[in-house]
Amino acid sequence: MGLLVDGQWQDKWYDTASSGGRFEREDAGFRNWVTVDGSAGPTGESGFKAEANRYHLYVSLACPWANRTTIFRKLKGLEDMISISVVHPFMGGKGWTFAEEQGVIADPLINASYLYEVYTAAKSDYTGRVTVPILWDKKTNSIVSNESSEIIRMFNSAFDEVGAVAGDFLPADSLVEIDEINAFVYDAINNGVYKAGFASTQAAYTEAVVALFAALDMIEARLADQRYLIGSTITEADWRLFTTLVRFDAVYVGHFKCNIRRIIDYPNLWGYLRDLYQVPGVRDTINMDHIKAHYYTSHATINPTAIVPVGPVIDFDEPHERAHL
Ligand SMILES: N[C@@H](CCC(=O)N[C@@H](CS)C(=O)NCC(=O)O)C(=O)O
Repeated sequence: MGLLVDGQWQDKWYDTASSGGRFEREDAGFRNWVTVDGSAGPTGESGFKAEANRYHLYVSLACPWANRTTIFRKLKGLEDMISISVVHPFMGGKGWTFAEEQGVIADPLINASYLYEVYTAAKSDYTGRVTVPILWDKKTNSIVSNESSEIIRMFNSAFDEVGAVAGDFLPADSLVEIDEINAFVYDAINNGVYKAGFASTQAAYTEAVVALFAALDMIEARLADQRYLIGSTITEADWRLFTTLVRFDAVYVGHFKCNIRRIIDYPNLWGYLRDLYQVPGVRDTINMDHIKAHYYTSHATINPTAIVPVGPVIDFDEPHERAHL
């Protein structure tokens, strides 16, 4: 675990001392957008036109943020036009690597051994954390974006005219509602598990875990009479919640001490999680071995023995029984 400072790697754990034991997430550094015609998107520079075989995605199969992008790449049929590399699940002193392991896909572009080389290849004096996912442009040899929430919005529609599968997870008439629920889910749940897990004081942990379960309780109630977060169709908001839920019982309950309840203890959330998992293609983006190995071996301050638990047994294929909603 570390970061780049002026293009040099430094091995440092998150600094929570300056924020009362609270984990504070840094903003992503590359914020350009792939667009239909190459014009600039909401942020960043122009010049990134949607074209088949131009872009490459770097992900970790463990990471819930990267998992958003692999789900959209899968559901939008982009696998043949956006190539992919997968890092090793262990994130140690030099950060993410491409060490050989089942499921790892080496970097074909700059032949990097460490993911930070991808950042310095794009910007030799880069300062910031070296995170996945990264969307790389093979034409200009630069990083388009390392912000998952924006990469999935590009995948949702920018490639539609160059052969993506039809389907819109961001219907215009639900956009305001999707943004609202995303903000709530991001703060209390997606990032909430990290705030609980990386807290370094009792007060910071308790604050995060109580807020996390209050939010899960609210979502549980919301899902009692509707199949998805926004009514009866799957939207981006569901995929953003899904990647945290699917890791929850296997990792966040134990490793991050998010253990007031498990997802399987919530009838609606548990059925909803299975419903989303059973959408064709989605299961192919889930690798429980990488998920468990990453969290339990990479955070030495939280799990110094690096022992990966064998359980729990979770049957995501159990019928979800939510189709009537
Ligand atoms: N804002 C980023 C966050 C991505 C992120 O934090 N990824 C984690 C893996 S789950 C990472 O690579 N962390 C490395 C680090 O913080 O040094 C996004 O959503 O794309």
